[in-house]
Amino acid sequence: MNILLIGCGKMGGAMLRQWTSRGAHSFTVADPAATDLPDGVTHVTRAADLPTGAFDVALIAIKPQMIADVLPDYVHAVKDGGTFVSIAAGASVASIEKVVGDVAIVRVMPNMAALVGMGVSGLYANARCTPQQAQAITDLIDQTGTCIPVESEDQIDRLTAVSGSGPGYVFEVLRSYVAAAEALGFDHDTARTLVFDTVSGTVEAARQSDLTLEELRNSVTSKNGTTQAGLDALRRDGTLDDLFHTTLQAAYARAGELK
Ligand SMILES: NC(=O)C1=CN([C@@H]2O[C@H](COP(=O)(O)OP(=O)(O)OC[C@H]3O[C@@H](n4cnc5c(N)ncnc54)[C@H](O)[C@@H]3O)[C@@H](O)[C@H]2O)C=CC1
Ligand SMILES: O=C(O)[C@@H]1CCC=N1
Repeated sequence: MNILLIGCGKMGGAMLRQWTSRGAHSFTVADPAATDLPDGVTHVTRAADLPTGAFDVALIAIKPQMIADVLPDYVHAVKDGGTFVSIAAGASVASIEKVVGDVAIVRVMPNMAALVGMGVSGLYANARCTPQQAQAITDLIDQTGTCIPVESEDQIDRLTAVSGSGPGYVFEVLRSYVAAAEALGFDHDTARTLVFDTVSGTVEAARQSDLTLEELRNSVTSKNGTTQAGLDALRRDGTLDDLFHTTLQAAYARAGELK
């Protein structure tokens, strides 16, 4: 497919890197400021420099607040019967239809782990998408990690709060965990190794186990041992559950505001 990226910053760039490493499609980036694009990618800085009716797919990877102003400049470049794919948080199919018309639109919510081919994305295809169009975009997103189809836009907004914004929460938790390890006397590099390997090893153990997370947690917690002492401090009668609940609800609410 001939694919146009409208905007290629942190998220579009991460996805593009996975796609170009596989070499299955042709890519053009339209972005006034993109740098360090992979070899073989065509770059234009102005929509006016794009050919008319040339692209099978346009990936909308600009900020959601820019769509109404910027997207109209790019519509001419997409073939009749082409697919618009938006990764913009919150931006609804209706808001995109206002610009591009009643055509095939797919909302995808990726996350930054796509940078290393380990992203997880939600995908919602509107009723104008043929099964072939939806499958072609699913295959593309699969190349960046895991793709989870959902049945409604609301599910995309909920998934945004869990996994789209998730790397931000995880980076913050890791930062805090590493800082606490340093406070116990480890140098920064050692603290990073201890925390990163603990987290990635624990995730892999959980993935490979048939036990629930609660059972796994209990299996490493000796009565009156060190883990129990730490967990009592971490959980503080539900504070941690409240914190995650509030965090995800806040992100979901913000997705609704960006419609
Ligand atoms: N960063 C993340 O972790 C995630 C971001 N998203 C979504 O991806 C989209 C992009 O986010 P980021 O990559 O983080 O932002 P970014 O700021 O890194 O990239 C946006 C790009 O748009 C370009 N741009 C500005 N005006 C333009 C124009 N007129 N024509 C073409 N390009 C233009 C900018 O030069 C920039 O490279 C947003 O809608 C966001 O909601 C979705 C999931 C995760
Ligand atoms: O913070 C944001 O709005 C973007 C969308 C999901 C993750 N990052």
